[in-house]
Amino acid sequence: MKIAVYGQYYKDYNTEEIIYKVLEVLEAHGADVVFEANFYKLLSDKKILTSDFPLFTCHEDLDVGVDMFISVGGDGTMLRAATLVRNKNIPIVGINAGRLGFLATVQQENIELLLPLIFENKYKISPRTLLTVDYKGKPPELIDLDYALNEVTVSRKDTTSMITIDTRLDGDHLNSYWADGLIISTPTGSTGYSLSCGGPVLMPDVNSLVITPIAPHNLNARPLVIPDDTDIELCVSSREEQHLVSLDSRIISVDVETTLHIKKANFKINLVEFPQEKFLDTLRKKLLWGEDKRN
Ligand SMILES: NC(=O)c1ccc[n+]([C@@H]2O[C@H](COP(=O)([O-])OP(=O)(O)OC[C@H]3O[C@@H](n4cnc5c(N)ncnc54)[C@H](O)[C@@H]3O)[C@@H](O)[C@H]2O)c1
Ligand SMILES: Nc1ncnc2c1ncn2[C@@H]1O[C@H](COP(=O)(O)OP(=O)(O)OP(=O)(O)O)[C@@H](O)[C@H]1O
Repeated sequence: MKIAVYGQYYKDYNTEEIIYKVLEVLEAHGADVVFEANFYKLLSDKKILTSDFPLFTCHEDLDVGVDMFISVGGDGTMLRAATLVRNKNIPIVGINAGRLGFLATVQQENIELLLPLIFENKYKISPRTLLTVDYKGKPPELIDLDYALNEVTVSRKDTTSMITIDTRLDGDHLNSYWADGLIISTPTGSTGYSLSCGGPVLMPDVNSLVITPIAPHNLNARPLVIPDDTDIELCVSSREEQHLVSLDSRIISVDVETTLHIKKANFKINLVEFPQEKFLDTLRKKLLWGEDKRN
């Protein structure tokens, strides 16, 4: 089995221990390991790798028969891992070196327990919907990375004034939101930004999206769950000349009055789900649903 290992940071307090544990499991099962080049450099500079490994730098480099992709970090690192894997269908395992780690479900203390399960086929694939954005004049850097695992957001730029977001679903007018912004969230993203703005939690495999306004001054406006094959059109008007569009952690400026087309991508990201760390366990543990002492 060929396994790619990726991370963004080196932290003195835990990265070395995590990498040792991961490599110990992978080597014990005879896996071929390839490292993402920048992460490899971070680890090599700290002299924690004792041998050389083949490297990859980009999406195309994963064509060498990679079977599994390990992301070492928090949710932000998982979101970046998705931009490397894209449509390659390579399952992603998240090892949580960060804080919340909602998507990175393997805790550091469970590496030796859970990681061997990928060699015994004792895991499930959780396919995750992504969103794409299209508009006239889209910059080249976005053409290559124009999808989001969590959400696409439009928001105000350089102004404290609210923006108006004219929203159409399959060509029909839904609403003109007067708000700080609007979130179009996937089921995966429903536990991220959308949740903070009052959106509902969606199970990862439902065929729906959520439209959640950010601080709307139309007080009746509520998060709306829509089918995930809807063609969503947004057009922002503002006192400023531009507004922001974000796809997960990436952000760009777009001219106001640009019509944005947002829809489901034609591929999914496959997250590995272990029987011990199912979505409902993560909900209870990481969003603290199980913390009420009366339960
Ligand atoms: N007010 C908010 O809640 C808010 C604001 C901006 C962005 N975000 C989220 O942050 C994401 C980008 O991550 P980042 O690391 O660049 O930003 P960041 O450093 O601000 O971290 C955002 C937090 O959101 C959590 N998170 C991310 N995706 C999640 C998910 N699917 N389910 C549950 N929690 C999740 C992360 O664990 C982290 O604690 C965005 O896609 C968005 O969902 C949230
Ligand atoms: N490879 C790593 N080794 C050690 N610590 C890491 C590593 N990657 C991330 N971290 C820690 O986690 C923090 C957050 O990482 P990341 O940006 O991936 O996640 P995040 O989106 O902030 O989500 P989370 O709340 O899950 O940490 C980093 O600032 C760092 O402290």
